[in-house]
This record gives sequence, structure tokens and C-alpha cells, in this order.
Amino acid sequence: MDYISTRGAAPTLDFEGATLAGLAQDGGLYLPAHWPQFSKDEIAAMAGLPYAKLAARIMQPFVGDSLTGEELGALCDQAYGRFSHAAVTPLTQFDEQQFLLELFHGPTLAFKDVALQLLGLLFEKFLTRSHDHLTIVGATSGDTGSAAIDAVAGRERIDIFMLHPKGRVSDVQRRQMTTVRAPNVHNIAIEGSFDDAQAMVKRVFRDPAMNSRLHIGAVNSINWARLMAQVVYYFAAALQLGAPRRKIAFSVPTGNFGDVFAGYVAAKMGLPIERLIVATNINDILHRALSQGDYSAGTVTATAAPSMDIQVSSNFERLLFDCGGRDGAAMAAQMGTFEADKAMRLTNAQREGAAGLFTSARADANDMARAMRWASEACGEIIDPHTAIGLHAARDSGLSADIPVVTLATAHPAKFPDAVERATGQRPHLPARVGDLFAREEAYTELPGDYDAVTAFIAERATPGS
Ligand SMILES: Cc1ncc(COP(=O)(O)O)c(C=O)c1O
Ligand SMILES: N[C@@H](CCOP(=O)(O)O)C(=O)O
Repeated sequence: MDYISTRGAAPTLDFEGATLAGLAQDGGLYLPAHWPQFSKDEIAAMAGLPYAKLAARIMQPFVGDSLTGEELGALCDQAYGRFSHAAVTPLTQFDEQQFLLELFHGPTLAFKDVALQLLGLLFEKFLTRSHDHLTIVGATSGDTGSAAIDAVAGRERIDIFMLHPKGRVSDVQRRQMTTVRAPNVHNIAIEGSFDDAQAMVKRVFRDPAMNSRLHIGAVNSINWARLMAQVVYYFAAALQLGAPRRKIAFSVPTGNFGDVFAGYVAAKMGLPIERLIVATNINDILHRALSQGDYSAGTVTATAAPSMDIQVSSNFERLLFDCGGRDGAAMAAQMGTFEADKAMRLTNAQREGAAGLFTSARADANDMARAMRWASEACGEIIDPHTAIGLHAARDSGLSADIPVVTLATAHPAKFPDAVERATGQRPHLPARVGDLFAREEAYTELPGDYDAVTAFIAERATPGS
């Protein structure tokens, strides 16, 4: 499979190249040159496959010649063998229409594990082959950081520098990153928001000084391999609910648009998806973009769903590129406008293309708390604040009663015990597998939100690569 950049001016790469590149040299994001298709019969034949086998089946066309079928199968077995639930991403039922897809059974209790456990193994395989060393520079609003660190800690050919916005992640999220002791792990708390951290990361990829000596890599969802692995659980859930005979809707708590874009990819591959509901908190740039065509970044407001406190949503570019006719030059110009003005309008083609599959909804603190209470009181389920935003949108969607609506449960409630307790009166407890998180010592460096300070810190500590 060939991978092309959304901005049209970077070299075409194969899967291995795109995985190791992260962001494209022209500032764009890599996407497959075409969407692989599965027929209804092929999808029907996937029913009942164990998760790791399903994953290998769905990802093989994206991986192409970069791995043999056996190699990919072995990596999937290894990655998904670390999950605490045999189904990997089990589905539970709320009522006749509403379902919950539990994506938090991985080592760090968030959906990021589904892709990052695999990505860590892919990096190791490709870097060993090429005798290279990767310097990962990432940004997190809480969950990507811990999942990425867990996936690469102690790996010889990788250093990881993870930026989080100081004071804006939950205590559990921070500790899951900062208590990991491995010589290749570097946590940095920066002044500012997640958007500031993410902007720095993207700048690093385009900085000749950083790239002349280091091979910079990405664990954020700018890396295509992240999204590819997330496509699988849309198939897994839909197959259990009767696909391909029956259409399914998904409600996705959204920040960087990675998770819900994976749903779009599943639909492009042939999975019958009735609707993808983009659920945001009050940081609602995506809701405004999809409902009014207005993609303008306001200031980020801290909420009880901190992982979605995002106003510049990286993967939206992938959707706009695909819906807008895959015109790299036009996309580069449009994103140039956004980067200069922090605002842009969607074109009619982009709006119409998105409207075919997506709707959006915004939840405030009350909506979120109400959804947590409903799940607890009516269904006996404790859900986290991010999932609650998705559930609020799912219950409010107005979809006809014969369409099952699956809310993606993106994090374990114990990652956000205070918000859950405030809403439901119940304090969720951390599963035993995260161990003595609050007894361990933390280590991180605080830096100002200053690009030069951050890159100097990285350059001093990173191992050169090619
Ligand atoms: C718990 C949780 N829910 C939802 C999201 C939003 O996902 P995405 O950024 O892929 O839209 C995130 C962060 O990405 C998260 O950590
Ligand atoms: N919510 C995310 C933000 C980074 O998103 P990513 O999916 O692009 O890695 C987080 O938890 O860090």
C-alpha cells in the first residue's frame, strides 16, 4: 500500500516508511493512496474471529508488503495478549438501543492502548531491520502519554519525550507517565495547553536542526498506524450486532478526531455504518465545524474530561482532504490559512462529504454528569467523563430505534475518580493491574512553553538516528 500526504508535496511511502515518518515532511498527514474494500461476504466471514485474528485480517491490506501475514499475525497476538479481557474490546448493553464498547482493558486503561501496544511492536520490528534509532516526540492531554510510554519503555532503539500540559491532566494520568522508570523515557510538563504542546511537536518534525541528527517519530494519531489499529474495533463491535446485514451507529467522544476518523475508514472499507456521532465537550471546534462549517480555534477551557480539552484537531485534516477530493495543494493552502488565522471555513464539498456520515453534538458539565448518573442508576455501569460525553450524544441522537448505537468507552472511570464521584456518588477503584501507582515516585521535568527550551532538552538527551 502506498501512503500519500494530505498536503501533496511529500514523498509517497510504503507502510513501514509512513509508520516511521509520523508526520509528512510537508506538514501533512499520511493516508493510504486508496481505501481497501471488503465485500459483504468477506465481512460476514469475519464474524466470530478472535480479536487478534480479526485485527490481522483488517490491517493486512494497509500493511501490504511491509510485513508478511505471519509477522503481522504474531505482532497482533503479542499486542492483544496483554489485554485483561479475553474479548479485548468487549461490548456491553445499556438498553434496547444503547451499547458500550469498552476500550479500556489494556495496560494503561484507555483506548490508546489498542493502537499503541501494536505500534510499539511495529517500531521495534522496523528499527531492528534498519538498525536505526527513533526519537519519539509526543504530546498528550493525558492518555496517549501513558499508553505510548508503556508501549516503548525500555526498548533499546527508542527514546521517548512526552509533553503534557502542566496541571491539566488527572493525577492518575500523570502518575501513569511519570512513575515509569526506564532510561529511554522522558516526561516534560510544559506551561500551556495540549494544543501548545501539539504545535511544538509538529514544529519539531519540520525543524531541520532537529531532523539533521535525529530520526524523529510520532506516537500521536498523526501517525497513520495509530488509526489503522483503531479501525478494527469498529468491525469487532458491528459484527457482534449483526453487521453486515444491519447498519450500526457509533458515538465517539472526540478531541483530536483520530478515533472517529478510524470509524470513517471502517465505513470506507465497506462496514455498514449508519452514522458517526462526533461528541465534544465545551471545547467544541469540531461541533462548530461539522454543524456550521466554522473551524476556528477558541481558547482551551479546562473540563472534567481533560483528554478532550483540544481546539486544534489534527486528524480533521485527513477528513477534509478525503471529502474535499484529495487535492493536496488546496489542502495545503487551506491549512496555511488556519495556521495563520487559527480559523477557516469548510468548503461546500467538505461539508457535504462529511454530512453523509457524521453528525455532532456538544456536552457541557451538566450533560456529562447526567449521562454518568443515568449509566449508573439505570444500568449499573460506572463510566468515565469522556465516555459520558459520548453517551449523552448517543442518547440524544434521534436515530430510529432499530439502529443500535454504540458509544465508545474510551477510558476506565478510575482514571477520573473525582469527577465520577461528584456525578454518581461512587468512587471507582483502580484495577489491580496498574499496581501501586500512588506509592511510586514521580520523575518529570518542568519547562516553559518555549520551543527552544524544549528542543534543547531533547537534543541533549536523544540518541542520533538515520
Ligand atoms: C479518554 C479519551 N477520550 C476521548 C479522546 C479523544 O480521542 P481523539 O483524540 O482520538 O478524538 C481522548 C484523547 O484522545 C481520550 O484520552
Ligand atoms: N487525548 C489525547 C490527545 C492526543 O491525541 P492523539 O490521539 O493524537 O495522540 C491524549 O490523551 O493524549
